[in-house]
Amino acid sequence: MTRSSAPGKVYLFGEHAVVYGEPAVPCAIERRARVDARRRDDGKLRVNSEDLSLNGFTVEYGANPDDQPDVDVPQSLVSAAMGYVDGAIEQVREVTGEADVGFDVTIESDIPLGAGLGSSAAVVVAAIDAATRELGVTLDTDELAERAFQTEYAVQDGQASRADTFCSATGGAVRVEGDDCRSIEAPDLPIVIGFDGGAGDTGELVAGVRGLREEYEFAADTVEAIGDVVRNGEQALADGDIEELGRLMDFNHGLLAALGVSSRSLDAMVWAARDAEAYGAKLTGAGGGGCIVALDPTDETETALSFTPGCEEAFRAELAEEGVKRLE
Ligand SMILES: Nc1ncnc2c1ncn2[C@@H]1O[C@H](COP(=O)(O)OP(=O)(O)OP(=O)(O)O)[C@@H](O)[C@H]1O
Ligand SMILES: C[C@@](O)(CCO)CC(=O)[O-]
Ligand SMILES: [Mg+2]
Repeated sequence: MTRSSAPGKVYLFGEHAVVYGEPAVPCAIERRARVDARRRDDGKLRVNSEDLSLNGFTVEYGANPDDQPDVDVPQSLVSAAMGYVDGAIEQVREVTGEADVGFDVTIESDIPLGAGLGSSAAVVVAAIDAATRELGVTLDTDELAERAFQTEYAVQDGQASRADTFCSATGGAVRVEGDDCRSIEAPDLPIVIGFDGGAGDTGELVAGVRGLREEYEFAADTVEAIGDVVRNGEQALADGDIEELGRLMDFNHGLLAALGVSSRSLDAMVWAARDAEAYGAKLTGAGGGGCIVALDPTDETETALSFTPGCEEAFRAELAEEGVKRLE
Protein backbone atom coordinates (compact mmCIF):
# COMPACT_ATOMS: atom_id res chain seq x y z
CA MET A 1 0.00 0.00 0.00
CA THR A 2 1.16 3.55 -0.65
CA ARG A 3 -0.02 6.74 0.98
CA SER A 4 0.30 10.35 -0.18
CA SER A 5 -1.12 13.59 1.07
CA ALA A 6 -1.64 16.95 -0.63
CA PRO A 7 -2.69 20.34 0.75
CA GLY A 8 -5.68 22.53 0.09
CA LYS A 9 -5.27 26.21 -0.80
CA VAL A 10 -6.68 29.71 -0.57
CA TYR A 11 -6.61 32.22 -3.38
CA LEU A 12 -4.95 35.49 -2.44
CA PHE A 13 -6.06 36.69 -5.88
CA GLY A 14 -7.43 35.70 -9.24
CA GLU A 15 -9.88 32.77 -9.07
CA HIS A 16 -12.33 32.55 -11.99
CA ALA A 17 -10.36 35.06 -14.10
CA VAL A 18 -7.53 32.50 -14.21
CA VAL A 19 -9.79 30.22 -16.28
CA TYR A 20 -9.64 32.87 -19.06
CA GLY A 21 -5.88 33.35 -19.05
CA GLU A 22 -5.50 36.03 -16.38
CA PRO A 23 -2.87 35.38 -13.67
CA ALA A 24 -3.79 34.07 -10.20
CA VAL A 25 -1.96 33.64 -6.92
CA PRO A 26 -3.12 30.72 -4.78
CA CYS A 27 -1.29 29.68 -1.67
CA ALA A 28 -1.22 26.15 -0.15
CA ILE A 29 -2.46 25.76 3.44
CA GLU A 30 -1.89 23.09 6.08
CA ARG A 31 -5.19 21.27 5.59
CA ARG A 32 -4.65 18.03 3.74
CA ALA A 33 -6.24 15.14 1.93
CA ARG A 34 -4.52 11.79 2.58
CA VAL A 35 -5.05 8.97 0.12
CA ASP A 36 -4.09 5.30 0.49
CA ALA A 37 -3.92 3.19 -2.65
CA ARG A 38 -3.66 -0.58 -2.80
CA ARG A 39 -3.48 -2.44 -6.09
CA ARG A 40 -6.27 -4.89 -6.98
CA ASP A 41 -5.84 -7.47 -9.65
CA ASP A 42 -9.56 -7.88 -10.40
CA GLY A 43 -9.66 -4.46 -12.11
CA LYS A 44 -12.21 -3.05 -9.66
CA LEU A 45 -12.07 0.34 -8.03
CA ARG A 46 -13.21 0.53 -4.45
CA VAL A 47 -13.30 3.97 -2.88
CA ASN A 48 -13.82 4.62 0.76
CA SER A 49 -14.19 8.18 1.91
CA GLU A 50 -15.69 9.10 5.25
CA ASP A 51 -16.41 12.68 4.35
CA LEU A 52 -18.26 12.58 1.06
CA SER A 53 -21.72 14.12 0.96
CA LEU A 54 -23.22 10.64 0.48
CA ASN A 55 -22.62 10.15 4.17
CA GLY A 56 -19.58 7.97 4.21
CA PHE A 57 -20.49 5.38 1.59
CA THR A 58 -18.25 2.85 -0.08
CA VAL A 59 -18.51 2.18 -3.79
CA GLU A 60 -17.16 -0.80 -5.64
CA TYR A 61 -17.18 -1.18 -9.39
CA GLY A 62 -15.26 -2.57 -12.32
CA ALA A 63 -12.72 -1.07 -14.72
CA ASN A 64 -15.38 -1.23 -17.43
CA PRO A 65 -17.25 2.12 -17.29
CA ASP A 66 -20.52 0.32 -18.12
CA ASP A 67 -20.32 -1.70 -14.90
CA GLN A 68 -22.84 -0.43 -12.38
CA PRO A 69 -21.43 0.39 -8.98
CA ASP A 70 -22.45 -1.86 -6.17
CA VAL A 71 -24.20 0.78 -4.08
CA ASP A 72 -27.76 1.57 -3.21
CA VAL A 73 -28.05 5.22 -4.33
CA PRO A 74 -28.81 6.73 -7.75
CA GLN A 75 -25.97 6.47 -10.25
CA SER A 76 -26.04 10.24 -10.92
CA LEU A 77 -25.24 10.96 -7.26
CA VAL A 78 -22.38 8.51 -7.28
CA SER A 79 -20.92 9.93 -10.48
CA ALA A 80 -21.12 13.48 -9.18
CA ALA A 81 -19.43 12.55 -5.92
CA MET A 82 -16.88 10.21 -7.47
CA GLY A 83 -15.94 12.14 -10.60
CA TYR A 84 -12.58 13.37 -9.38
CA VAL A 85 -11.37 10.06 -7.94
CA ASP A 86 -12.52 8.19 -11.03
CA GLY A 87 -10.73 10.69 -13.26
CA ALA A 88 -7.56 10.43 -11.18
CA ILE A 89 -7.50 6.64 -11.55
CA GLU A 90 -8.03 7.00 -15.31
CA GLN A 91 -4.88 9.17 -15.44
CA VAL A 92 -2.99 6.54 -13.44
CA ARG A 93 -4.04 3.79 -15.87
CA GLU A 94 -2.96 5.93 -18.80
CA VAL A 95 0.41 7.04 -17.46
CA THR A 96 1.42 3.57 -16.24
CA GLY A 97 0.03 1.74 -19.29
CA GLU A 98 -1.87 -0.61 -16.94
CA ALA A 99 -5.27 -0.10 -18.49
CA ASP A 100 -7.07 -2.76 -16.46
CA VAL A 101 -5.56 -2.25 -13.04
CA GLY A 102 -7.88 -1.74 -10.06
CA PHE A 103 -7.39 -0.14 -6.65
CA ASP A 104 -8.69 0.07 -3.15
CA VAL A 105 -8.59 3.79 -2.42
CA THR A 106 -9.14 5.25 1.03
CA ILE A 107 -9.47 9.01 1.48
CA GLU A 108 -9.22 10.99 4.69
CA SER A 109 -9.44 14.71 4.29
CA ASP A 110 -9.61 17.71 6.56
CA ILE A 111 -10.52 20.02 3.68
CA PRO A 112 -14.25 20.81 3.54
CA LEU A 113 -15.83 19.80 0.23
CA GLY A 114 -16.80 22.40 -2.32
CA ALA A 115 -15.86 25.23 0.04
CA GLY A 116 -13.16 26.96 -1.99
CA LEU A 117 -10.21 25.35 -0.24
CA GLY A 118 -9.36 23.09 -3.16
CA SER A 119 -10.54 19.72 -1.81
CA SER A 120 -10.90 18.35 -5.34
CA ALA A 121 -7.35 19.25 -6.36
CA ALA A 122 -5.87 17.86 -3.12
CA VAL A 123 -7.74 14.56 -3.48
CA VAL A 124 -6.78 14.23 -7.14
CA VAL A 125 -3.09 15.07 -6.59
CA ALA A 126 -2.78 12.69 -3.61
CA ALA A 127 -4.72 9.92 -5.42
CA ILE A 128 -2.62 10.08 -8.59
CA ASP A 129 0.59 10.18 -6.59
CA ALA A 130 -0.31 7.26 -4.30
CA ALA A 131 -1.74 5.06 -7.07
CA THR A 132 1.14 5.58 -9.53
CA ARG A 133 3.69 4.82 -6.80
CA GLU A 134 1.70 1.71 -5.90
CA LEU A 135 2.48 0.57 -9.48
CA GLY A 136 6.16 1.46 -9.12
CA VAL A 137 6.01 4.76 -11.07
CA THR A 138 6.98 8.04 -9.37
CA LEU A 139 5.89 11.15 -11.28
CA ASP A 140 7.84 14.36 -10.93
CA THR A 141 5.89 17.29 -9.51
CA ASP A 142 5.26 18.94 -12.88
CA GLU A 143 3.84 15.80 -14.43
CA LEU A 144 1.79 15.07 -11.32
CA ALA A 145 0.36 18.61 -11.46
CA GLU A 146 -0.37 18.26 -15.19
CA ARG A 147 -2.14 14.90 -14.78
CA ALA A 148 -4.16 16.32 -11.88
CA PHE A 149 -5.08 19.33 -14.02
CA GLN A 150 -6.25 17.03 -16.84
CA THR A 151 -8.54 15.34 -14.30
CA GLU A 152 -10.09 18.62 -13.10
CA TYR A 153 -10.39 19.80 -16.69
CA ALA A 154 -12.36 16.70 -17.65
CA VAL A 155 -14.62 16.70 -14.58
CA GLN A 156 -15.31 20.45 -14.83
CA ASP A 157 -16.28 20.07 -18.50
CA GLY A 158 -13.23 21.70 -19.96
CA GLN A 159 -13.50 24.72 -17.63
CA ALA A 160 -10.55 24.58 -15.27
CA SER A 161 -7.25 26.31 -14.73
CA ARG A 162 -3.99 24.76 -13.59
CA ALA A 163 -3.97 26.91 -10.44
CA ASP A 164 -5.49 24.58 -7.81
CA THR A 165 -3.71 21.43 -8.95
CA PHE A 166 -0.30 23.05 -9.43
CA CYS A 167 -0.55 24.73 -6.02
CA SER A 168 -1.56 21.49 -4.30
CA ALA A 169 1.21 19.48 -5.96
CA THR A 170 3.94 22.08 -5.37
CA GLY A 171 2.95 23.72 -2.07
CA GLY A 172 3.81 27.28 -1.05
CA ALA A 173 2.57 30.32 -2.94
CA VAL A 174 2.35 30.00 -6.71
CA ARG A 175 1.57 32.11 -9.73
CA VAL A 176 -0.38 30.61 -12.61
CA GLU A 177 -1.14 32.25 -15.94
CA GLY A 178 -2.38 29.88 -18.64
CA ASP A 179 0.11 27.01 -18.73
CA ASP A 180 2.86 29.06 -17.12
CA CYS A 181 3.00 27.82 -13.50
CA ARG A 182 5.69 28.82 -11.02
CA SER A 183 6.44 29.06 -7.32
CA ILE A 184 6.81 32.56 -5.87
CA GLU A 185 8.17 33.98 -2.63
CA ALA A 186 5.53 35.06 -0.14
CA PRO A 187 5.92 36.61 3.28
CA ASP A 188 4.44 34.74 6.24
CA LEU A 189 0.84 35.93 5.98
CA PRO A 190 -1.62 36.09 8.91
CA ILE A 191 -4.36 34.09 7.18
CA VAL A 192 -7.77 33.72 8.81
CA ILE A 193 -10.49 31.60 7.20
CA GLY A 194 -14.23 31.84 7.78
CA PHE A 195 -16.39 28.89 6.69
CA ASP A 196 -20.17 29.13 6.34
CA GLY A 197 -20.66 25.35 6.40
CA GLY A 198 -21.90 25.42 2.82
CA ALA A 199 -20.56 24.57 -0.59
CA GLY A 200 -20.69 25.67 -4.20
CA ASP A 201 -20.31 23.51 -7.27
CA THR A 202 -17.15 24.65 -9.05
CA GLY A 203 -18.28 23.44 -12.48
CA GLU A 204 -21.61 25.30 -12.25
CA LEU A 205 -20.10 28.52 -10.89
CA VAL A 206 -17.45 28.58 -13.61
CA ALA A 207 -20.15 28.00 -16.23
CA GLY A 208 -22.13 30.96 -14.79
CA VAL A 209 -19.19 33.35 -15.14
CA ARG A 210 -18.50 32.04 -18.63
CA GLY A 211 -22.11 32.81 -19.61
CA LEU A 212 -21.96 36.37 -18.22
CA ARG A 213 -18.67 36.97 -19.96
CA GLU A 214 -20.14 35.89 -23.28
CA GLU A 215 -23.29 37.95 -22.82
CA TYR A 216 -21.90 41.24 -21.52
CA GLU A 217 -18.77 43.10 -22.49
CA PHE A 218 -18.64 44.65 -19.01
CA ALA A 219 -18.48 41.17 -17.50
CA ALA A 220 -15.52 40.37 -19.77
CA ASP A 221 -14.01 43.70 -18.64
CA THR A 222 -14.58 42.67 -15.01
CA VAL A 223 -12.60 39.49 -15.61
CA GLU A 224 -9.78 41.57 -17.11
CA ALA A 225 -9.95 43.97 -14.16
CA ILE A 226 -9.37 41.01 -11.84
CA GLY A 227 -6.18 40.35 -13.84
CA ASP A 228 -5.08 43.94 -13.15
CA VAL A 229 -5.78 43.51 -9.43
CA VAL A 230 -3.66 40.34 -9.45
CA ARG A 231 -0.72 42.09 -11.12
CA ASN A 232 -0.86 44.83 -8.48
CA GLY A 233 -1.18 42.16 -5.81
CA GLU A 234 1.97 40.45 -7.03
CA GLN A 235 3.84 43.72 -6.59
CA ALA A 236 2.44 44.16 -3.07
CA LEU A 237 3.53 40.60 -2.23
CA ALA A 238 7.02 41.25 -3.56
CA ASP A 239 7.18 44.48 -1.50
CA GLY A 240 5.80 42.72 1.60
CA ASP A 241 3.18 45.52 1.72
CA ILE A 242 0.39 43.84 3.67
CA GLU A 243 -1.87 46.91 3.79
CA GLU A 244 -1.85 47.12 0.02
CA LEU A 245 -2.40 43.35 -0.24
CA GLY A 246 -5.49 43.68 1.94
CA ARG A 247 -6.87 46.60 -0.07
CA LEU A 248 -6.45 44.62 -3.26
CA MET A 249 -8.12 41.55 -1.75
CA ASP A 250 -11.12 43.74 -0.89
CA PHE A 251 -11.22 44.97 -4.46
CA ASN A 252 -10.94 41.42 -5.80
CA HIS A 253 -13.92 40.37 -3.67
CA GLY A 254 -16.00 43.22 -5.07
CA LEU A 255 -15.27 42.14 -8.63
CA LEU A 256 -16.08 38.48 -7.84
CA ALA A 257 -19.35 39.59 -6.26
CA ALA A 258 -20.14 41.54 -9.45
CA LEU A 259 -19.67 38.28 -11.36
CA GLY A 260 -22.33 36.68 -9.18
CA VAL A 261 -20.18 34.14 -7.33
CA SER A 262 -20.48 35.55 -3.81
CA SER A 263 -23.38 34.81 -1.46
CA ARG A 264 -25.10 36.41 1.48
CA SER A 265 -23.03 34.46 4.03
CA LEU A 266 -19.75 35.00 2.18
CA ASP A 267 -20.49 38.74 2.04
CA ALA A 268 -21.47 38.74 5.75
CA MET A 269 -18.14 37.10 6.67
CA VAL A 270 -16.18 39.50 4.46
CA TRP A 271 -17.88 42.47 6.14
CA ALA A 272 -17.31 41.02 9.62
CA ALA A 273 -13.60 40.77 8.81
CA ARG A 274 -13.53 44.34 7.47
CA ASP A 275 -15.36 45.63 10.55
CA ALA A 276 -12.76 43.84 12.69
CA GLU A 277 -10.10 45.82 10.82
CA ALA A 278 -8.59 42.94 8.93
CA TYR A 279 -6.20 44.20 6.24
CA GLY A 280 -8.58 42.74 3.67
CA ALA A 281 -10.97 39.89 2.99
CA LYS A 282 -12.39 38.05 0.02
CA LEU A 283 -14.11 34.83 -0.91
CA THR A 284 -11.75 32.08 -1.98
CA GLY A 285 -12.17 29.50 -4.74
CA ALA A 286 -15.25 29.07 -6.83
CA GLY A 287 -17.61 30.77 -4.31
CA GLY A 288 -21.37 30.30 -4.08
CA GLY A 289 -20.84 29.35 -0.42
CA GLY A 290 -17.93 28.01 1.57
CA CYS A 291 -14.96 30.07 2.72
CA ILE A 292 -13.55 33.54 2.87
CA VAL A 293 -9.90 34.39 3.46
CA ALA A 294 -8.85 37.43 5.50
CA LEU A 295 -5.50 38.83 6.61
CA ASP A 296 -5.27 39.80 10.26
CA PRO A 297 -2.35 39.30 12.65
CA THR A 298 -4.60 40.00 15.68
CA ASP A 299 -7.40 37.79 17.06
CA GLU A 300 -10.08 40.35 16.13
CA THR A 301 -11.22 38.83 12.83
CA GLU A 302 -11.38 35.29 14.16
CA THR A 303 -13.43 36.49 17.14
CA ALA A 304 -15.73 38.63 14.98
CA LEU A 305 -16.29 35.73 12.58
CA SER A 306 -17.16 33.37 15.40
CA PHE A 307 -20.04 35.76 16.30
CA THR A 308 -21.18 36.29 12.72
CA PRO A 309 -24.50 34.62 11.86
CA GLY A 310 -23.82 32.38 8.90
CA CYS A 311 -20.23 31.63 9.90
CA GLU A 312 -19.92 28.07 11.15
CA GLU A 313 -16.21 27.95 11.83
CA ALA A 314 -13.31 30.39 11.89
CA PHE A 315 -9.71 29.27 12.00
CA ARG A 316 -6.19 30.33 11.24
CA ALA A 317 -4.30 28.67 8.40
CA GLU A 318 -0.57 28.18 8.07
CA LEU A 319 1.05 28.28 4.68
CA ALA A 320 1.93 24.71 3.61
CA GLU A 321 5.51 24.88 2.35
CA GLU A 322 5.35 21.33 1.09
CA GLY A 323 2.94 20.16 -1.61
CA VAL A 324 2.49 16.44 -2.16
CA LYS A 325 3.99 14.35 0.66
CA ARG A 326 4.91 10.70 0.26
CA LEU A 327 3.97 9.05 3.51
CA GLU A 328 4.37 5.31 2.79
N1 LIG B 1 -12.67 13.65 0.92
C1 LIG B 1 -13.09 13.44 -0.32
N2 LIG B 1 -13.35 12.19 -0.78
C2 LIG B 1 -13.75 11.99 -2.05
N3 LIG B 1 -13.96 12.97 -2.95
C3 LIG B 1 -13.72 14.22 -2.54
C4 LIG B 1 -13.27 14.53 -1.22
N4 LIG B 1 -13.11 15.85 -1.12
C5 LIG B 1 -13.47 16.36 -2.33
N5 LIG B 1 -13.83 15.40 -3.19
C6 LIG B 1 -14.32 15.57 -4.55
O1 LIG B 1 -14.24 16.94 -4.87
C7 LIG B 1 -15.55 17.50 -5.12
C8 LIG B 1 -15.60 18.95 -4.65
O2 LIG B 1 -14.82 19.70 -5.55
P1 LIG B 1 -15.11 21.19 -5.96
O3 LIG B 1 -14.10 21.59 -6.97
O4 LIG B 1 -16.56 21.39 -6.30
O5 LIG B 1 -14.86 21.99 -4.60
P2 LIG B 1 -13.49 22.35 -3.88
O6 LIG B 1 -12.35 21.79 -4.67
O7 LIG B 1 -13.58 21.93 -2.47
O8 LIG B 1 -13.51 23.92 -3.92
P3 LIG B 1 -12.80 24.93 -5.00
O9 LIG B 1 -12.65 24.16 -6.28
O10 LIG B 1 -13.73 26.07 -5.09
O11 LIG B 1 -11.51 25.29 -4.36
C9 LIG B 1 -16.48 16.57 -4.36
O12 LIG B 1 -17.79 16.59 -4.91
C10 LIG B 1 -15.80 15.21 -4.59
O13 LIG B 1 -16.07 14.70 -5.88
C1 LIG C 1 -13.03 29.03 -9.92
C2 LIG C 1 -11.62 28.46 -10.17
O1 LIG C 1 -10.82 29.52 -10.71
C3 LIG C 1 -10.95 28.06 -8.86
C4 LIG C 1 -11.66 27.01 -8.04
O2 LIG C 1 -10.90 26.74 -6.86
C5 LIG C 1 -11.73 27.33 -11.14
C6 LIG C 1 -10.39 26.91 -11.71
O3 LIG C 1 -9.42 27.66 -11.67
O4 LIG C 1 -10.33 25.78 -12.28
MG1 LIG D 1 -12.10 22.23 -6.77
